Amino acid sequence: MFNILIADPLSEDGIQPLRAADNMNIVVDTGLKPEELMEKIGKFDALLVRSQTKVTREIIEQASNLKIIARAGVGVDNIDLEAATENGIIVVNAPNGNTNSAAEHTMAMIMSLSRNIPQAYLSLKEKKWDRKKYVGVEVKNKTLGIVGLGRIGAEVAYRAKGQRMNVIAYDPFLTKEKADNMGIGYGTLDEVLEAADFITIHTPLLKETKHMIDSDAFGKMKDGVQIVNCARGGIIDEDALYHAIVSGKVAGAAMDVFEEEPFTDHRLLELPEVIATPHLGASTFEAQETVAIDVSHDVAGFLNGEPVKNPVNLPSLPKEILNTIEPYFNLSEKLGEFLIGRTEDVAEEINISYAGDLYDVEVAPLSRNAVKGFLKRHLGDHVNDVNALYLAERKGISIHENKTASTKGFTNLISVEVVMKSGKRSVSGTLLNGLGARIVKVDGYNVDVTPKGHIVVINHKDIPGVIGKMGSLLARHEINIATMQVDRSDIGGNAIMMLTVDRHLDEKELDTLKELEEIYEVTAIDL
Ligand SMILES: NC(=O)c1ccc[n+]([C@@H]2O[C@H](COP(=O)([O-])OP(=O)(O)OC[C@H]3O[C@@H](n4cnc5c(N)ncnc54)[C@H](O)[C@@H]3O)[C@@H](O)[C@H]2O)c1
Ligand SMILES: O=C(O)[C@H](O)COP(=O)(O)O
Repeated sequence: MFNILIADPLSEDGIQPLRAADNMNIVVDTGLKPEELMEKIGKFDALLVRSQTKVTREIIEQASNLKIIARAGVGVDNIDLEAATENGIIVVNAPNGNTNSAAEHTMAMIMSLSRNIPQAYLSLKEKKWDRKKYVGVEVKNKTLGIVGLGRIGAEVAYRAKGQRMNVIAYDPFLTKEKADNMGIGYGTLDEVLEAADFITIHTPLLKETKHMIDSDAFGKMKDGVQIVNCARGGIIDEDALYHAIVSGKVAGAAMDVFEEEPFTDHRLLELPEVIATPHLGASTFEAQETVAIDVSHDVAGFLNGEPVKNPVNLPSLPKEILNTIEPYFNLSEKLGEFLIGRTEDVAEEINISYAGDLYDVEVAPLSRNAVKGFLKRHLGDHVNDVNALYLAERKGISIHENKTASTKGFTNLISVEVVMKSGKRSVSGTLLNGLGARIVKVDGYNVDVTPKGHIVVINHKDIPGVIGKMGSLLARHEINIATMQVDRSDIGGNAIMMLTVDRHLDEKELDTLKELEEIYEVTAIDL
């Protein structure tokens, strides 16, 4: 018998697949305080949650019997995935079940903003018949800027077109072809912010998207812009939003999600321009039933030895395969992470080649790991080595794998190449006997760098003095160079310099390096 804990309110109809299994003992105990959950979790084999319950490391470490955590919804930012993976607990979610509801809620927010519906309703409840104060704007022919064109962003785009809005979107994986097929425009983040009358955010909350909409971003928007966040609190900087509204830059904001939830006592809620709902995007009978069915199937199946449909973290691999390829796992992922740092355009193809010792080894898990490293900068914890290829395909990136026995000097070599419209980038790495992983080639140049820490790649002209100038500039910013590698195509031609430095370089510091006329390109990559 397996013990299942349902810790957040789930649809009763949706959990029927679990109730139908004859070896499940289901306990529904919602609203537990962290210390209560910590005390109880030890006897459970499965934990089902929505976004309220925070499944922290402390809780996971008390969960000695836990095999699976299921999130009945999309965002897994309330679950410590690293702790779950470290403790061998698989995490699953239900990524598709609430897409429609979240898109509909977003449209309701846009329409409520444009016609002041919540404000007018409150006024009428106070027995005021105020028709002048609540004159709105039509959305027809207005431009909707969508930041993040994944499942929900795309559904919002289709609905907004139905309202005859002009739609422009930014997503790192959005190509012109895809935008054309959807009948929408596409641009950089700045272009979208500058063009839009209404902006709606649909990205996950990641290191990269945290406070993506800050005071700088508000500065780029049209005066009188209206903004919606039905994605995750923290993507919009709430203090910056408050000032942008008070200054008159932003005419209205609709928020379903907040940096700290519950969000009941905040100065934003006192502004008449702000309308808000308490994280209701997925709160429909339909969505709740679907997500509960999805996770119930995965939990019942997994506990009975079947593969899961929507894994979020690492699954286990057969021991024989794992033993041979485990040493290469970190290297393959780091090569992917390095490459996305040098991918300045939309990726269309990723080619992964294996040579030498890797010729007759099962390398598919390494390819998935390399693709995971490449995608995770934009897709975050949602991507893992099981779903990496599927997600790449969904983003329109084709993956190719090939093997060769010869290696020209290395006993083993993994090369990852990205093909974009604007050209190609590549990186190769090897495991040096006893010395660990090394990056040994970047875009065909020979280098020797450990794939770890803060790496700066500089493409420059091969003329005397560049190395000295670069050293002085970095010294001026008090940045210590730990290692330096240089290689060139030919004397006086193109050259590459790879530095490892002691700390992260911010955008401003990078810009000062780019000012040197001998420098073509500088990228900073933190591995
Ligand atoms: N309010 C709610 O109740 C509710 C309901 C469902 C989902 N959500 C949230 O909505 C968000 C979107 O969910 P989804 O199912 O569409 O996810 P998704 O993974 O399908 O789409 C997210 C998209 O964001 C893009 N992205 C990543 N980084 C970006 C960046 N820096 N700039 C622009 N785009 C970027 C990704 O490429 C991807 O296409 C998530 O945060 C999810 O948790 C909220
Ligand atoms: O990420 C999600 O799926 C949504 O934010 C829904 O969260 P909820 O299940 O707590 O409503």
